[in-house]
Parts: sequence; structure tokens; C-alpha cells
Amino acid sequence: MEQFFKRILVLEACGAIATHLWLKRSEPSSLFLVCSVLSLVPFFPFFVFSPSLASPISGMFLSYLVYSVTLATSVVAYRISSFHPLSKHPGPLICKITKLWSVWVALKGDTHLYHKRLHDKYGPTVRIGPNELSTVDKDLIPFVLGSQGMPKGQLWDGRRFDQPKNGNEYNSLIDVRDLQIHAQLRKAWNKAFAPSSMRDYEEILVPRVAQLGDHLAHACKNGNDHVVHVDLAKWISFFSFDFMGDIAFGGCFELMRDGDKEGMWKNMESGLYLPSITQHVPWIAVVLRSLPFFGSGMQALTRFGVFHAKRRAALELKKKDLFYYLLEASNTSSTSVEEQLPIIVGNAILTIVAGSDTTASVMSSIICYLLCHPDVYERLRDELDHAFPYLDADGVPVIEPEKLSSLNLLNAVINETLRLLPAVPTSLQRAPARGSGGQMLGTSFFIPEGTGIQVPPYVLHRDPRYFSPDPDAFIPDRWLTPSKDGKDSQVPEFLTMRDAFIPFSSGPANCAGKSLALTEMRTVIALLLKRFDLGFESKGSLEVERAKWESQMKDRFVFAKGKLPIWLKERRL
Ligand code: HEM
Repeated sequence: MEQFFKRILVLEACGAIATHLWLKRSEPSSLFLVCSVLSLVPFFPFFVFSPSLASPISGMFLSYLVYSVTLATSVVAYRISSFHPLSKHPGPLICKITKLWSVWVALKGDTHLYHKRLHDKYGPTVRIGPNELSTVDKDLIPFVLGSQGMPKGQLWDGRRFDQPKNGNEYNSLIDVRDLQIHAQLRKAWNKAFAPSSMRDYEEILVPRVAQLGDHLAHACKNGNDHVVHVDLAKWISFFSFDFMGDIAFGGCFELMRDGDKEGMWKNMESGLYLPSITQHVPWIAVVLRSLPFFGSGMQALTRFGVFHAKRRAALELKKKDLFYYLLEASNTSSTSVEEQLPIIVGNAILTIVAGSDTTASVMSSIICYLLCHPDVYERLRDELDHAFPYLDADGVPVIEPEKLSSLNLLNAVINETLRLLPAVPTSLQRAPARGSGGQMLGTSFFIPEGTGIQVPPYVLHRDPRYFSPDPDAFIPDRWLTPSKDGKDSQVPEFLTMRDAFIPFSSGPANCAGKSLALTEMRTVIALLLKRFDLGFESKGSLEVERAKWESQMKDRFVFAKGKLPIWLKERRL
């Protein structure tokens, strides 16, 4: 009998090693297959020899135990061994062993800080998972994200909470993992955000910005001494949500007017949390996706999207919005609009998710940094007063968006904020195409298929090799090249490497809405500074205020921001 036991245990150990060879080099993505293998492989030897065993129950228990322990040992030993293809890249032991450690870090929203510490300790390329690297070597950016780069990585399988429809593997442009399909879908977006289309969006933007100003001015009139105390971050979020609703669905939100009555803003904010965890272990997303109560916020957003997409499709608008271009692209396709509705809705929702929290967090950070640096605040206000000296009939400053892109200090302030707190701080991940076997990164090193590699802007932008001196300090002047009249050349001694500045990512899957985002941010900041005096609510030191704001930033793929309590008063112009 002992002989049968020995045979079973040897077979279990062999089965475990065979399973490991199968699982090797990739995180599992089909949960059904993995569960079937993990339950059937250990059962087989037991089943064959069980008639000869006196105690089949303890035999079965022992079989599964030996199988599991051997499998775990084999996986761990391989991952930390020199046989692993990523073995030459340094990193903490725990990261080499399991991605569950990344889940723990992500739960706290500290991934950006953790990756910064890892790069400070281990250097430009770090192993952040058993099959994942992080690099802040700027020369590798073209081979990861750029024109010679790779498709999106497995992270996107873990961020997908809606089951893709019509046989697709994606829900919207951003989670497409195939370069050709991505290029095909991207055409409509490139057309939608071409310079010729921007004028239509400006016509939508200007009244929305004026509405933000009027709401705040109205609140000031009702305040003591015409001063109002507000959480400016919330007002900016409401504004950007309303504006993205205009762009995506021809107008569907009125948060500035009515507040978040339908809970959509709340749904979107809470919807960011779960994918930022599951992106580290895609198979968990597959499990959670099947549970009805998970991702309910995003499901509500999808229902909302379907409703408004149908409503918008029936509207004849004079101005072309993004929806117009998405619909136009579907009309030229061979499949019917009905069949394409899921992807049109997915893309419209993507606009709201990708376009509102990102700009809102950056605009709020800009205001915070300006309040922490009164000298920059004053200089910027001078620049704006000089550029926009006129008032309309109601005494409100007139701001012409077309002039904003030439304001040097304004653009330097925006760049410096995007450098220190890029809206997408870490997760710019790519991976070799499926079936490719792997890819050489220039002449540097080879990464095998199944390996993800990210470039974290938060870490890259604070690297003293690219931005110095004081890479952690807010110094907009580092972006000002000496002008001819010498006006903006106070500090010409900065090293500012623009090819290491990637707040909008880089290459064919870079931010589709970059030009719109910049126009929006310039217009809102110009309005707030021109029309109002602003100050921090609390009387703490400026360093403390800055530290408080930065510590509230949580890495949920995009930065989730905290509150920005300030006082505000309308300026006498
Ligand atoms: C400050 C504002 C913004 C920042 C910093 C930002 C940043 C980014 C980044 C870093 C990515 C690339 C992710 C990757 O490489 O994996 C991205 C993608 C994208 N962004 Fe933005 N974004 C901003 C605003 C916007 C706005 C306003 C829109 C739309 C109106 C938008 C639409 C998109 C879309 C559609 C993608 C996916 C592009 C693709 O996969 O081809 N973004 N954004």
C-alpha cells in the first residue's frame, strides 16, 4: 500500500511541475481553464490508484496537498531563479514572487510613491512583478510606447469590467490590445481632435467656462464681505464633467446647475477603485465580472451611456461634437450602427472617464501650486491681465481661447504641474504582441511574450537626470526658454528634457484628447485668476498645504484627488 502512496505522490509532483510549465511566463487569463486544470490534474493519479488505498479520503487530501505545495514551490523557485528571463533585472523579492504585493500597494492608492522608491533604490529598470518591468530610461520610451512600440499590456484585461459585446475583445479605444484594430478605431478620434475640429469644441467650452465663473461669482455675492468658502476641486470636477457630457453626448450633465442628482459623478469616482486593483491580477477581474453586485457603479454609467447615446444619435446638432465623429465612423463601416452601438457607447463613456477626472485633477493641482507660490501667482496674473485687458458689458473679463496657447508662463505652469502630478501617474503599460514570442527593446534587452513593461510618468518626471536642479520642486521657469527681450529668462540654468516629459503618454496610443485638455485647462485657469482673488482656507504654512494636497492624491490609474478648501472673492477690475 505504501508503494501505491509513493506512486501517487511522485505522480502528483510531476503533475504539479507540468502544470507550472504550462502556466509559466504568463499570468492566467482564463479562469475556467485554470480552475479545471488545478482541480483535474491532481485528481487523476488519485483516481487511478484509489482502489488500492485503505483510506481514500486521506489519500485524496494528501494528493492535493502534495500537488499544491510542489506547484507553489516550483513557481516561486523559478520566479526567483536565474532561469527566469527577467532575472537580470533588479527588484524586491516579493515583487518577483507575486503580483499580490502590487494589489496590496494599490489598495492604499500608493503605487506612484512605491514605484518612485523602487526606482530610487534599484535604478532605471526595475522588476515590479514576476512578469512585469518598470522603466524610467527615456531612451526606451520609443520602443515601449512610441512609434516602434508595442500594443497595450495585460493590465487592460484586468481593467475591463463589462463583458465585451459582438465578439470583440474590447469595450472602447483605450482597452484595445491589438495594434491594427487600435489604429483602425483611432482614426475617428484623430479626426475628431484634429486642429480643424477644435474650433467647434471651443464654442462649446467658452459658455461652460463662463457658467463656472458665474456660479462662483453668484456664490461670492451671497457670502459675508462677498467672500465665499468652497471646495474648488469639487466645482472644477463638476465643470469638467458637464463639459465632457457636452462633448460626448451633446450635453447630458448639469452638475454645476443641479449638483450630482443622479449620482453619476459619484459612480464614476467609485468606479475607478476596483479596476485599479484588478489591473494587477487580470484573472480576478474575470471572477468579479461574473458577480452581479461588483462594478455596479460602472454598470450604471453604461446604462446611462446607452440611454444618452440613443438620445444623441437622434439629435441634429449644428456643432460637431465627438459623438458626431464616432457615429460618422460607424456609418462608413460595413456593420450596422445597431451592431456598433456598444463600441460607440464605450467610446463616449471613455471620453467622460478619461477626460473629466484627468483635467479636473490637474486644474485643481495648478491652483494649489499657484497658491503655494505667490510669486508665480502674481507673475501669471500679470501675464493674463496684459493679454486680456477687456471686459464685457457685465464687467466680466473677456478671454479669447486662441490667444492662450502663446502665453509662456501659463503654459509653463501647466507643464510644471503635469510634470509633478501627471494625471495618469504609473500605468502606461505595453507588452509584446500575442503570438510574437517577444520583442527587443532597441538594442537594450529582450522581453518575452507575456511580460508587461510600464513607463511611470510620476517617477520619470522627477528623475534628476532629466529635470534638475530640484526635480521635486515647483519651478515653472524650467520650461521657459530665454525670450528675445530677456523677460522670462530669470533662471536659464535648468536641465529640462522634453523627451522625458510624457503626461499624455507617447506614440500611437497617446492621449487622444491632449489638445482639447490643454485648451480646457488654459481657459479655466485664465478665468479663475482673472475674475477672482483666491486663497487657502486654512492658515497652515504653504509647505504644509502642498504636502497635504500631494498626500491626498491616490493612484487609481488616474489620480483621485482630495478636497481643495479655499476662499474666493470677485476681483474689482
Ligand atoms: C490633463 C488631461 C489629460 C491627461 C493628463 C491625459 C492623459 C492620458 C494618458 C497618459 C493616456 C494614455 C494611456 C496609455 O498610454 O496607456 C490617455 C489616453 C486617452 N485619453 Fe487622455 N488625458 C487627459 C485628458 C483627456 C481628455 C480631455 C480626453 C477626451 C476628450 C482624453 C481622451 C483620451 C483617450 C480617448 C485615450 C485613449 C487613447 C488610445 O488608447 O488611443 N484624455 N490620456
